[in-house]
Amino acid sequence: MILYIKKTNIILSTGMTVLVSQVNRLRKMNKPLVGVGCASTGDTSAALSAYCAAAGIPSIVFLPANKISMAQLVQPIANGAFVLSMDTDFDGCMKLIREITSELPIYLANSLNSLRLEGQKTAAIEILQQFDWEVPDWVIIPGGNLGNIYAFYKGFKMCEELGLVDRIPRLVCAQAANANPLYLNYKSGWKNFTPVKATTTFASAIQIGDPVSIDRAVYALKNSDGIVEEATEEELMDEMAAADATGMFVCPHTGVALVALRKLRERGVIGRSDRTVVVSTAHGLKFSQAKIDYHSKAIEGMGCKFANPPVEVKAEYGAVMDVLTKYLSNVS
Ligand SMILES: N[C@@H](CCOP(=O)(O)O)C(=O)O
Repeated sequence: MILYIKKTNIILSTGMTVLVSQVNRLRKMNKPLVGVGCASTGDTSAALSAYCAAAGIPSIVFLPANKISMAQLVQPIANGAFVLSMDTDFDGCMKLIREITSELPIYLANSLNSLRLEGQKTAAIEILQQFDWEVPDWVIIPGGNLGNIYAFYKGFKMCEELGLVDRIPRLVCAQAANANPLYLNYKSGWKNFTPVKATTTFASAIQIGDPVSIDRAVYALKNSDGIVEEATEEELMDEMAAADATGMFVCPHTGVALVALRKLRERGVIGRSDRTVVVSTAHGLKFSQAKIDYHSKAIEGMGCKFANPPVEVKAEYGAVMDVLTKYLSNVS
């Protein structure tokens, strides 16, 4: 089997490389598959188009117009995908691609496809390997369409069943408060799931109100003594900025997961010495505009308490000396 592994700066690439490799094999066996398609909030489409381009397979992506960052939009465009930008949200795109792929010989690449999950579960194995097969106490994962939370569970469970480890970590799924159907379901004691209308969030890749992997996610959380947390827009942007200020450069979804970590630590659920892994799902550079808006304090209704705007100063010795002296007197 040929695996098309390339860097796309997205965690779910491990699942897409497995799926595209299988489609490639099926096409070589003359199966009538004209291409691979997905609905996306910007990351899945990037991974799909990259691996399909490498394999010479047409890729078709359905994107919600004006709801993903420019950097996310340009990835499938540059990789030669057939990009349909639609006047709907992700859930609308998802519904449409499911209907279309049931009519046309286009292989559906969203995470309801188990090939994706088989690839994505390897992230759990990597975590264990990097911890020298010592199981972390917690793994916190941002959640939108909810394939990842199940894939991590599957990976950890497989390692337990193989006897590589003797337990699995407790999983935490972190959602944006503006797109929180799983959180609401968890808070209701896992009563009947109700989709929500997801509203705009800086964590745009998880702006999903009707996740396709809801049942699998609930299963994973119930079987890992899991927790669901949520983050408001202000919380997630502040947490992202705070993480960046330590030398990282994280995406807003990682900000959501870090808010969950902070809240669970503050409540004493996650203990001081618990080993906790926070999964970062995409590269922060794909969300530069959100960071620029935050640091310019240009976000309406948001305090942006960690904003670090550039200082405009005349290109003159005296002026530069003044601002620098003032700055240096405030830093230790
Ligand atoms: N966040 C995803 C949404 C699609 O989810 P998937 O789990 O079906 O791949 C994206 O970036 O497109």
